[in-house]
Amino acid sequence: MDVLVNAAVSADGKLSSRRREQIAISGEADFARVDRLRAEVDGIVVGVGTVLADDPSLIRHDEAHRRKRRGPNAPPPVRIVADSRCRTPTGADVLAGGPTTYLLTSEAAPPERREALRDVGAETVVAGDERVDLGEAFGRLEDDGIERLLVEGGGELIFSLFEAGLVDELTVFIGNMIIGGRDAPTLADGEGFVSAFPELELAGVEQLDSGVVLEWTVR
Ligand SMILES: NC(=O)C1=CN([C@@H]2O[C@H](COP(=O)(O)OP(=O)(O)OC[C@H]3O[C@@H](n4cnc5c(N)ncnc54)[C@H](O)[C@@H]3O)[C@@H](O)[C@H]2O)C=CC1
Ligand SMILES: Nc1nc(O)c(N)c(N[C@@H]2O[C@H](COP(=O)(O)O)[C@@H](O)[C@H]2O)n1
Repeated sequence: MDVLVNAAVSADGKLSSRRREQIAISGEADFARVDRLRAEVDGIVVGVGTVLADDPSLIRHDEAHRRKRRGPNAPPPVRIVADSRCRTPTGADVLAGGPTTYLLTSEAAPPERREALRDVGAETVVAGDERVDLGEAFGRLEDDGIERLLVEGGGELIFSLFEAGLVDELTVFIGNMIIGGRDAPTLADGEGFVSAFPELELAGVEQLDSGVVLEWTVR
């Protein structure tokens, strides 16, 4: 499995404000770059915190780029939500129309919620007791031919992926604003590392919109 994490942060490293409302940190050129990234993967992943905050549809991508890079018959990327307790609303945009939506969940999810989400078309993958065991869940996606993932956030999920050693590449757009706030989500939240910090190697720097894109590989 190949895992690329992409996110947009403010100059002070925040993903959004303390109100957890979606903020347009990046501009048109960066959204177009993300659409190309989406076109190059088999699946787009977010945590349920992002679904509850932003209600993304995860459908938009650069179709022409997908055909060019992956061939005329390549399917669009599937949508994947890490949601330990099946908190995704049945009316969420990520479940509406379009490609398959996988819900990665855990044994802790109430069975009736799991059922309700299955009833509206979600493919549920149960892995882990309290939280989603991301390694196991990704292994099950691989069994379905999903081999390259783009993770778009949020901070809790991104931290867990680094903690589990599952990230191969990290791309960050750093925008020209300060959001501030000790409770505002950052690129990697969770408990944080106190030692054995994951190390990155700089693979690219590009000025874009009113900010900069940094590309890193994980050592
Ligand atoms: N600027 C950007 O590029 C983006 C910003 N965001 C922002 O991020 C915020 C949401 O981020 P978070 O609250 O951190 O939520 P999140 O999107 O990281 O979801 C966290 C949830 O995922 C579930 N989960 C399941 N298994 C997990 C595991 N093993 N480890 C961690 N989580 C697991 C849990 O239910 C947990 O509460 C919103 O404010 C949203 O606007 C989100 C995506 C992109
Ligand atoms: N790349 C990027 N730049 C920003 O400034 C953002 N606020 C976000 N947010 C994420 O974009 C996704 C929206 O998905 P859809 O367009 O609804 O498919 C979602 O993951 C947001 O959290 N991203």
